[in-house]
Amino acid sequence: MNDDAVIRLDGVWKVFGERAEEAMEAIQQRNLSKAEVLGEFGCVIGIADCSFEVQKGEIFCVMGLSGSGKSTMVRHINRLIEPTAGDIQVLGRDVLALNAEELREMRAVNLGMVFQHMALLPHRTVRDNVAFPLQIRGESKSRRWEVSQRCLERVDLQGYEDRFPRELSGGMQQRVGLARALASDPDVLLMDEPFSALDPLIRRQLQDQFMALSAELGKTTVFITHDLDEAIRIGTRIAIMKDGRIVQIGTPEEIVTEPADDYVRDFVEGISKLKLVFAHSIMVPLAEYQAKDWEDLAVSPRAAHSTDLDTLIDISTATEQPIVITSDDGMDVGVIDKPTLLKGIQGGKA
Ligand SMILES: Nc1ncnc2c1ncn2[C@@H]1O[C@H](COP(=O)(O)OP(=O)(O)OP(=O)(O)O)[C@@H](O)[C@H]1O
Repeated sequence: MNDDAVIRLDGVWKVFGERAEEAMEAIQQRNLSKAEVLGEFGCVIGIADCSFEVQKGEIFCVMGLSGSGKSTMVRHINRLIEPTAGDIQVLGRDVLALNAEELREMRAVNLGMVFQHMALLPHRTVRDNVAFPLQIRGESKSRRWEVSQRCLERVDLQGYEDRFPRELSGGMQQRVGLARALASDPDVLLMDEPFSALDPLIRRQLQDQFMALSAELGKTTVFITHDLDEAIRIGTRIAIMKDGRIVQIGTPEEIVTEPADDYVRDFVEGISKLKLVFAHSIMVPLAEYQAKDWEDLAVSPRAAHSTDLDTLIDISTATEQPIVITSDDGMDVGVIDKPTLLKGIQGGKA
């Protein structure tokens, strides 16, 4: 396992139904499809052979259509669901080997959950809702107040401490939920469609706020969404699921520029690439560029990994010269001329 991996799933399967073990054996021997497993055993495949690692500090988005297995997969991480087969590690510990007490402790100390509808406690104030995990842990009142104050400030809800959940908008309630998840300072946040019920503007604000918070606190997050725009906006990497299987894992740029199959391609089709695709993925490598005189490449060089299509278009409209692309350490590594840029905008590799 990579040293920085906080979560690791290895060949995890979940088969729902009374004959799950039997069905699992048959799947392993005969490679049955989802429909065959349903027909033959009356069992539903929730997730199939899922493997991935999430590194420290990543926002790992899990994206797919309804019923593709997103929630089932994430609920394995805190063992709300027991796998039918496979291994699961969190912070280097074998989650499936934990006894009830150890599991309770891991959920309380290491893992925080945020859901679509946070089910705040209606008769408790915002402050007491946020402090609830600490109360369960037996922390003193002054400590609870101090922590809940800090967490409410982090989600911009200072001043609302003494309100009740019903007095807050949906977006504010979700922020209280996030503050509650942060109160126990978990290593990992598991977020299941936390912003999906909110209107687009509020949703965007919460995404921005969450990204800033995540960068500041360095939390490792698994974030479920059925919205590729959201996954691309906030994800360090994205896992795309279909029929219980992971069909592709990649950075937003990789998903958009190199969709693994037609399913992913369909999702990606409507996504604007201008802020997602960077110079390195469309440039012609220097060695292959049928260069005229290097002196002609007069435009000031641009960095391969931080110059997006949008910026390249701006530069290119102001000059006829090709653009020199440099590596992180300032070496010239490639060239983008107008035909290359047009190809990049259309989605073709140079
Ligand atoms: N407790 C259960 N018993 C039987 N089948 C289940 C159970 N939970 C989930 N499933 C099935 O497992 C598959 C994956 O469901 P899951 O809820 O994980 O999908 P999802 O991608 O999270 O969907 P949504 O976006 O609608 O929440 C579906 O076919 C679902 O019907």
